[in-house]
Amino acid sequence: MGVGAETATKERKVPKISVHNFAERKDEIAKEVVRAAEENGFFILENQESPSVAEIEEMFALSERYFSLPVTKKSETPFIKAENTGWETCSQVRPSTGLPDQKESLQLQYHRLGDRTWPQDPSIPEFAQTVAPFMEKTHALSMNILSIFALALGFPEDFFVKAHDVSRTDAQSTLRLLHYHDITGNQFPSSYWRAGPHTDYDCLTMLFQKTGEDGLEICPGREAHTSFGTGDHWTPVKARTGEVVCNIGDMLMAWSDDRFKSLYHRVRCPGVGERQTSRYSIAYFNQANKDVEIRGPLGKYPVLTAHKYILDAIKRNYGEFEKVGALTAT
Ligand SMILES: O=C(O)CCC(=O)C(=O)O
Ligand SMILES: [Fe+2]
Repeated sequence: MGVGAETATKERKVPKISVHNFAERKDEIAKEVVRAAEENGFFILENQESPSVAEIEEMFALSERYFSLPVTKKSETPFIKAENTGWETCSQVRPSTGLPDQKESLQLQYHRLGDRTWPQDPSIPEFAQTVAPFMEKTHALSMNILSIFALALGFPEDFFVKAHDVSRTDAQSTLRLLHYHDITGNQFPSSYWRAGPHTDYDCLTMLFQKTGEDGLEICPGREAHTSFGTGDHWTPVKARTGEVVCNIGDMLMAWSDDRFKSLYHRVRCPGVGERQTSRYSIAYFNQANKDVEIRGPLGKYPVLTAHKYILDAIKRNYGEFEKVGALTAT
């Protein structure tokens, strides 16, 4: 059975870690973060100084204005798969379901700031000047957490900072603005998801959600980055503005010789009678620069560049699901 068919949910704790006074409390925070990465795969940061709750709210307001632009405007920066940039709608087909996510999204990369992949609509003149500092702040917070992982794995503290240089032209880290469409009155078959079950391919994802706009669920129980989450218990992660939901991606799971867990997660399609209006979220995917070599301290997996790793992860996921027949969704 593919992961898309699983529906059971069970409350399981997602650790909440306060990062207030990060510099002074670093050792204490590091213990909690490492334990969460080993045991949970997902954890929530709270009380971060930056990005602040007000800055996150400002980003959501901007995102809402962006997605309310006419399709003709949004199409001016179309999704370019090879570059992972631009706007798409209902086009991301998940291997777990074979069906498109019920969402639209815009992918932005810092080193391309101001080029044709960034929207430049005169009705939102402040778009880039609001998004760029938000990316910088989220990147800085990500580097604090990745520095903890570097030390835990026996690497120099700035190891992952150097590996994620977003100013370089081969940078792969991406900010994704997400809008799950208003589906009021529509009942989708149970095989449809706002985001189908998947793992992230990156090192670390930082996700911002809005209070009241729930739907994210996670599936604990993945043992190796090459195996598939077929556990039957999904845990809802409540949406709260200001918190930062973190999850380990496949790249860091491989880089840590499977010590840190990359979990399956999904976003439910609410049914009639539930809150079916729009849902907004913002995700920042930390992906190492293309030429960086992923070499775990124990050497469990063959050495790959971050570029090849992403390409292989996509191929592996599709191949595995084709074998188990999960592409023929019910
Ligand atoms: O919108 C969410 O809550 C999750 C999005 C997600 O998992 C993704 O874009 O990879
Ligand atoms: Fe994801």
